[in-house]
Amino acid sequence: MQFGVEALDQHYGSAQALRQVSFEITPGECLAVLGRNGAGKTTLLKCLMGLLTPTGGRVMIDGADGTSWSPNRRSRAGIAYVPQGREIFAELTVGENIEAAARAHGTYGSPAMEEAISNFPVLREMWKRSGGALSGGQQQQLALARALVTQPRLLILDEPTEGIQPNIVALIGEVLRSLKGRISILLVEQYLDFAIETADAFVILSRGTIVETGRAGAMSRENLTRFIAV
Ligand SMILES: Nc1ncnc2c1ncn2[C@@H]1O[C@H](COP(=O)(O)OP(=O)(O)OP(=O)(O)O)[C@@H](O)[C@H]1O
Repeated sequence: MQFGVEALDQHYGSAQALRQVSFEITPGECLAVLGRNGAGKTTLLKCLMGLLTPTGGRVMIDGADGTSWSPNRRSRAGIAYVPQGREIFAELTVGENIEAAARAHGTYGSPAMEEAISNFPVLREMWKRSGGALSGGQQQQLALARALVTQPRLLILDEPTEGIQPNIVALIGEVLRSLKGRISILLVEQYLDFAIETADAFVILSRGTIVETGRAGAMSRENLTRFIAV
């Protein structure tokens, strides 16, 4: 998917949370957005998903101005969002969570649905359990699988490693790397090592402004740490 933002501004009253934020995701790559707490990452994601209308600038989706598109329209255009709170349906089973997403996107029973589930073997084991009974790491895998069964062209992830045990972080990293080339990924992450292993390019936000951008290979860990260390 061709996806980018142009000169995004967002104000909360007189406070400015985003200032002239512009970037593009190279199709099939993973772009990591890094920044300290309060840098504007959540505000940016809300603008990308249509949960907030930016006070200035544009969200460009496949060459169209999607700034005013509803979250639903963005989802239909192929953008899947895995929020930090994961927002799975706690009262539905694992299977029902996944099947509902697949039905809503016309991918139920497709090879794509099977492939998305097979990334996370624990989900088959837990298929009939309610979502609310899963551990945090299992819920994260469910949220990712639920996003992937919709066959997105852009996957937006809000801190997918937060509070997750290392072996599951490693699995999530493997899955994301295997998707590259087929799906564009926007990763908001505070866990620097995971971002370095996963991303092709970085955008660093500080106080609502992009203070650094670069290709993954061209930025040293020290340089990245300088921007995001608390
Ligand atoms: N609803 C709001 N009303 C007023 N100010 C807000 C609101 N939401 C966020 N802000 C402010 O906007 C700035 C950016 O916040 P934002 O939550 O986007 O940052 P963040 O990088 O996601 O931080 P965190 O990692 O802590 O969630 C902060 O200064 C915050 O206090």
